[in-house]
Amino acid sequence: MANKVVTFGEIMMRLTPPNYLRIVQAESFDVTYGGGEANVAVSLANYGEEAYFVTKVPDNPVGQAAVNHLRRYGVRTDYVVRGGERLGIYFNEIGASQRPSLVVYDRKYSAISGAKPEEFDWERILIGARWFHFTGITPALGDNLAQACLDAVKTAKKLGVTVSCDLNYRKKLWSPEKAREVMTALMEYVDVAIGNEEDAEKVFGIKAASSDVTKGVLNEEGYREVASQLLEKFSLKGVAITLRESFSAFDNGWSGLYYDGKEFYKSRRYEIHIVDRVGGGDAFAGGLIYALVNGYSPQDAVEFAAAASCLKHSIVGDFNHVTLSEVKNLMKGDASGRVQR
Ligand SMILES: O=C(O)C(=O)C[C@H](O)[C@H](O)CO
Repeated sequence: MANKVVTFGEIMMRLTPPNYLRIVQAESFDVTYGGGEANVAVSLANYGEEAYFVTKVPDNPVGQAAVNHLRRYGVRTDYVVRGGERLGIYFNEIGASQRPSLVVYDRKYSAISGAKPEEFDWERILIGARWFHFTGITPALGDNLAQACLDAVKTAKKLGVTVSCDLNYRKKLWSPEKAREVMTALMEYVDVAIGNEEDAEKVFGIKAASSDVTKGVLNEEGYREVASQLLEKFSLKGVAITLRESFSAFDNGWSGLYYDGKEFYKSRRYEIHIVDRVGGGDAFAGGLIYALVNGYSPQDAVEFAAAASCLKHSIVGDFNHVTLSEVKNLMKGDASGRVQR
């Protein structure tokens, strides 16, 4: 039976110049939609779960288009609130070679960022849910949204719903000091934290003491230290970290680490060619939630999450348009990329 999983955050219209054009050159944009928590909901819907995305969108065709887009991929939108002024937009210029990708946000005064905490009836939303997920992006949208997140996680705890949080630090939305204050209060209610070493350092000042850095990335020991400090600081049940090794635009390593307070579980390492990296962390989070809610062992959970995330890097747009069997096949070792007939 499908598990009810709820995620909460902002969905934006994503405008991407076609064919690697720069924003200043573009005469048209490809339209997709995305947002950290919406991306996770799509992953879970793709794997067959009853995934609900909670947000607020303007009561106009632009808001409806975002909702329709979620529905198209099987995400439940029953608890989406309508009203407010506008849907946030983000421009994503796809980098190539040594030119990095670029994100320009146009999200101020979006409907969700102006939502009042009392617009979300968490008792109704979370009833019967197995899992609630949010990221550090949602409380960064304003004190009202930080309060809504707090209401949600408190209700989740009351109802026995497992809570995960992807730290997802966004420097364009808030300062590290503000992030630390708000996230510290929320972490008290979190069971599973997801992030990377940059998030842990920026938000909580957590870094590996033996910061032995090879080619600009932590070694595995460093990642373990970050995971265990996070787990201990907030008495978490588990911490998952994505390990990215970007040696160059052409040589990228990708893997995951999960720590349950007793043991470290490391996934296999994938060499990835990046088509679109946006949403890679959300694909990891979606995979991890799917695996844990379905009782996978910690090792299999981190393997599933890493395989899901590896596949996302090959897909244009924020959403991870993969099936359960595609993830399972890669997880079992079929990384040939051969044509499937
Ligand atoms: O950056 C944000 O706030 C977004 O939500 C846009 C992307 O969907 C997100 O960065 C992917 O994790």
